Amino acid sequence: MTPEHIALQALLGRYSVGPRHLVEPGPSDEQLALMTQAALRAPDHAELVPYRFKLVRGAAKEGMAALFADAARAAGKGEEGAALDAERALRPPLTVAVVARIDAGHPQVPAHEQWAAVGGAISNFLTAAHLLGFGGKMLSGAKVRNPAIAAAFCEPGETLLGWIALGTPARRPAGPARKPGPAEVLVAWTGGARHG
Ligand SMILES: Cc1cc2nc3c(=O)[nH]c(=O)nc-3n(C[C@H](O)[C@H](O)[C@H](O)COP(=O)(O)O)c2cc1C
Repeated sequence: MTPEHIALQALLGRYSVGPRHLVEPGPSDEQLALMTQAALRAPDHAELVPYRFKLVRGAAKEGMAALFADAARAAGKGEEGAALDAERALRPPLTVAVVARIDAGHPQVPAHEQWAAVGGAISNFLTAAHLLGFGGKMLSGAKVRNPAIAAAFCEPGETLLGWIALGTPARRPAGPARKPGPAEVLVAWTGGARHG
């Protein structure tokens, strides 16, 4: 197998690993920089880089846990729900909040193209983490719309998309249950023949 085939096989083996199955260590600063470089290689019309990744680790995890717990209480989840949501913040070795900076009035690049760039960046970031031996999962939930949480993570004009939980996978991920095969996704376009 060529190095390209090996890389592709590794990519095809990427599955999300949820926070419950992530243990120490998380990626180092150097590895996080590589993952961010990979994110920056995603297609991005006009190179707007319409996103920022905000690293949550160490003592900052406690702050995020308190915000999550308050949001759970505000959503009527009670103390048990608050503890569960706090645990979601504390458990992964490292969390990266993803915020989008969409310029809705951009003269050249409509908002949907900027969102596509954000998605590509997330995907490359997670794939790079996987290639470095880490596991991760992008998560959102109703709490991204909690005003206190949104204000804590976003500058004016930014939108909180969610969080990428990162760490070392404690077990092999189960893999996808519902993804279609490539033949369902890659289809021949016959519009020209129909209208020709
Ligand atoms: C922006 C975004 C938000 C997501 N939010 C959630 C979420 O809140 N809960 C969840 O279970 N999956 C969420 N997902 C999906 C998972 O990250 C994951 O992609 C999905 O479970 C499929 O697994 P796979 O990556 O192994 O194919 C989200 C994905 C994206 C791109």
